[in-house]
Amino acid sequence: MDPARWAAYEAVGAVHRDDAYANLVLPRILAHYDVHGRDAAFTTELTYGTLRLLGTLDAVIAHAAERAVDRIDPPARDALRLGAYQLLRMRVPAHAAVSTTVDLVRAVAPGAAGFANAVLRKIGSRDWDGWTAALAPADEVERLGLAHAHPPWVVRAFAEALGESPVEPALAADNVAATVHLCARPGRITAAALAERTGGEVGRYGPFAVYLPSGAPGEVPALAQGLAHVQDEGSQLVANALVDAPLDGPDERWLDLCAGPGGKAALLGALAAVRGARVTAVEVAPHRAALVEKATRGLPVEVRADDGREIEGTFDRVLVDAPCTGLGALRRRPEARWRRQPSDLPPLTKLQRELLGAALRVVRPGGLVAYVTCSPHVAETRVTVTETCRRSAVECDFVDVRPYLPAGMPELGGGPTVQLWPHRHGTDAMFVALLRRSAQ
Ligand SMILES: C[S@@+](CC[C@H](N)C(=O)[O-])C[C@H]1O[C@@H](n2cnc3c(N)ncnc32)[C@H](O)[C@@H]1O
Repeated sequence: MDPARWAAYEAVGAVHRDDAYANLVLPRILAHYDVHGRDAAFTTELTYGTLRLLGTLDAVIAHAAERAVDRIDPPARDALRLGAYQLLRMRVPAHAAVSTTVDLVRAVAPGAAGFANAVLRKIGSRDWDGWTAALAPADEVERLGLAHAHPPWVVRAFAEALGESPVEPALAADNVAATVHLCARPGRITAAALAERTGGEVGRYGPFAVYLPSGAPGEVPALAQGLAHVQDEGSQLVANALVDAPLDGPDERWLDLCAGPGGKAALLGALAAVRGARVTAVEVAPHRAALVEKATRGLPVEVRADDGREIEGTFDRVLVDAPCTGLGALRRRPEARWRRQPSDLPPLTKLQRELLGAALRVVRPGGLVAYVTCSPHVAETRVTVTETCRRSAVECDFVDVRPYLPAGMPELGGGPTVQLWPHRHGTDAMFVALLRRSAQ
């Protein structure tokens, strides 16, 4: 068995068996099997692609096997998923996809090799479009979910957030591997200089953004030197919007209420250093607070491992980058769409409201709060913000975010809040609302 496919099998197995995160286990597995270069790229595409498209691959396998996938032994099932992905989505010749997968099944589930061979041959009789057309449910949301491998509740959530605009491009964009974005820390290095050093490309919109040509961010010396960090361009833009919006009066005490692992705290810290401000970064999970410490070393950032809901003090600018479903970053988290459930929403929206409520309590009169999620689900975005403001004893007004995003950014909607999208902006689907506490 070739190490590249074996590594993909191990990674997919770890995700399903141990609830692991693919982006955390895969680098370790690649190193263990000594897979590098083009082989590593093949393994990464095979692993991430299989995990992203899982629901649809399973529907195809179930049809070809004439049994539900949960009635197939897990080792054979994971091997079949990898084989189906190669047949339907990669430019692997069909005979190679079938024979390598049957070899894999022979190694991990010897009794199932003949069965796997028959199932794979059936799967290979149609391409992706042929299968999704043949299995298309009558319901439109379910049809789109099958064609673009998203659970129907996620399709519905995207459609609601997009309103009149079509949802299909948003779903399709989640199935394209995302470029790695770097943030050139202001005051430390310009985006142009970072692009030159890394062989990357200056970002389309963000003043600090650089796109890496192919992702091996661990090997970029500028990261180890504290000149830059890995961060989606959308995350950079929303943090920068909070800092760019004008403020009357003091502007020295900034708060990041949900700071772990520290991407936005690092950008805020770099901007604070340039502007003579200081950042308090709060994170409830101690191991994530430690990551914030590491990410902000050398910057004017004080890290507190505390519950943001109990924050005390007075701040001029506050960022609430709230815990959320992460439905806006599905292209970067291959397994996430199948793990998340609608039942995750109520506890998250409750926490989001409490955190935003706390931010409104500690921001000074006239000060600014940015509420941010990497989810476009309206229950986590517009509804959280309007309901929290409505119930808060603190008076505040929406500030239109659009002037504080780069000029010329298309499709920002009618304001005052902004929802970014991978298919429109090439960023994660970040939401941002800007609130100003009324002056007393
Ligand atoms: C979306 S992430 C923040 C990402 C971070 N701002 C960045 O850019 O790297 C939300 C964070 O909030 C933290 N969190 C959850 N509940 C919290 C609470 N009650 N107080 C403070 N932090 C909390 C989570 O542990 C998680 O690290």
